Amino acid sequence: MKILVLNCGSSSVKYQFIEMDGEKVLCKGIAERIGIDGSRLVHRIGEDKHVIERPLKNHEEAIKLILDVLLDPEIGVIKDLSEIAAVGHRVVHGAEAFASSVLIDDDVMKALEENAYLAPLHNPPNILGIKAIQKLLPNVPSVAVFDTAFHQSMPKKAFLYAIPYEFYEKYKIRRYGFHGTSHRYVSRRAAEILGRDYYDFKVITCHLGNGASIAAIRHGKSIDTSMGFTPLEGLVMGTRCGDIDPAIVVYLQQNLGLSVDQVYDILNKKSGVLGLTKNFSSDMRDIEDAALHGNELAQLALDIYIYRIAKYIGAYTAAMNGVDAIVFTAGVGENSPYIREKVCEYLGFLGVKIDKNLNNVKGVERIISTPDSKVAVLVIPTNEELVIARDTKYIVENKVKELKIV
Ligand SMILES: Nc1ncnc2c1ncn2[C@@H]1O[C@H](COP(=O)(O)OP(=O)(O)O)[C@@H](O)[C@H]1O
Ligand SMILES: CC(=O)OP(=O)(O)O
Ligand SMILES: [Mg+2]
Repeated sequence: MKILVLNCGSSSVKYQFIEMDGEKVLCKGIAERIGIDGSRLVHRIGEDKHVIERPLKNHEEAIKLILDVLLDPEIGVIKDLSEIAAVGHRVVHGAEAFASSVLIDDDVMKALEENAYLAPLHNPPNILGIKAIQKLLPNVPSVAVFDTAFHQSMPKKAFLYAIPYEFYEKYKIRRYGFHGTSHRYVSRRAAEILGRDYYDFKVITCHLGNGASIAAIRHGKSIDTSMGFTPLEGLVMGTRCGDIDPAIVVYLQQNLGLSVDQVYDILNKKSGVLGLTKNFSSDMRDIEDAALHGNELAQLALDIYIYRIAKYIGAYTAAMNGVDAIVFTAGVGENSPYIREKVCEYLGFLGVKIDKNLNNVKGVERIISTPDSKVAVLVIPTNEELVIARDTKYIVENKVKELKIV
């Protein structure tokens, strides 16, 4: 069974086409700069890379091009669209409506549209992607896999904000958490690698990508996570501020005369390490490199980024009354020995010890703690697309409407 996985962002569509027999990625790529100048598709088959420059007005055009490329006699991997058995969609915000992965039908679409206001940056493009597939592949089942679903197990004490209770009841204002597909995948993998029972295991997973979040997972369930109502709360990120005093939002509007949209834009797109370095870069490779060459602001941004991660790990160890393992994943977590080492330096009080040689690794699965470390520390490359494809396969093959996340 071959499954197409789509991750639609505001201006890009990432895709992977997976043969589930053996879980082999047949090709993958990204259509980017949708709706603006310079749109293009970067398509990869194994080590081969093909770039197609073409105007892409909207998500439908991007997805049409992806399907055309899959069919292409030279760089494609299928002869007929009927070879696509199902499409799995990453949907960022499932709100309280979805604690499972689901087969998309009219009721699901209605719920997605109703909840779109909760994630204005993420859900509208996700919905556009689903609609484009329904139009271009009308007979192919689509499945939605939600970033928020895994965190629906959080208890009220972790997900409620201390604001008037009616805001939760009337407007669903609460913490939801994101990157759940990634936290789910790497936490389970950690238990497998360590030979532990996942349902008797306390693990803290650090998903450090462009967006970044940490989760506390006890006995297979997410009990807390650093992102909240939207993917803005928590850690310092590439361009997002993470935790701040909400009074700052009011101050910026009242005293600097900034509009609501301007403030939202600053906190989402001009903050994080980008803002801390006076717009030098949001990319951790640039920041690390600059810090190494004596750029003091870059070093400060790194220090703040690392300190925030260490504080969350301390808090989540308390939340779970202990921790068996800490996992680093996503772009930064998988590829930055420096950040892993510096985070772990804060954790000596927990008996965390990493081996510098083992830590000197990028993008491969590995235990990086010493044999006598009281807590195992692991690098585990995430694979959200594979989880989406597996959930999609299960739902389609078993002809069920949903797959409960356990
Ligand atoms: N070798 C590296 N060292 C440090 N950071 C890296 C390295 N490679 C990638 N990154 C970071 O990973 C980030 C992207 O992570 P990724 O998980 O791909 O994010 P997203 O899925 O949100 O696009 C980049 O912004 C970059 O900062
Ligand atoms: C939810 C979220 O922050 O996603 P990303 O890391 O892909 O931006
Ligand atoms: Mg990501």
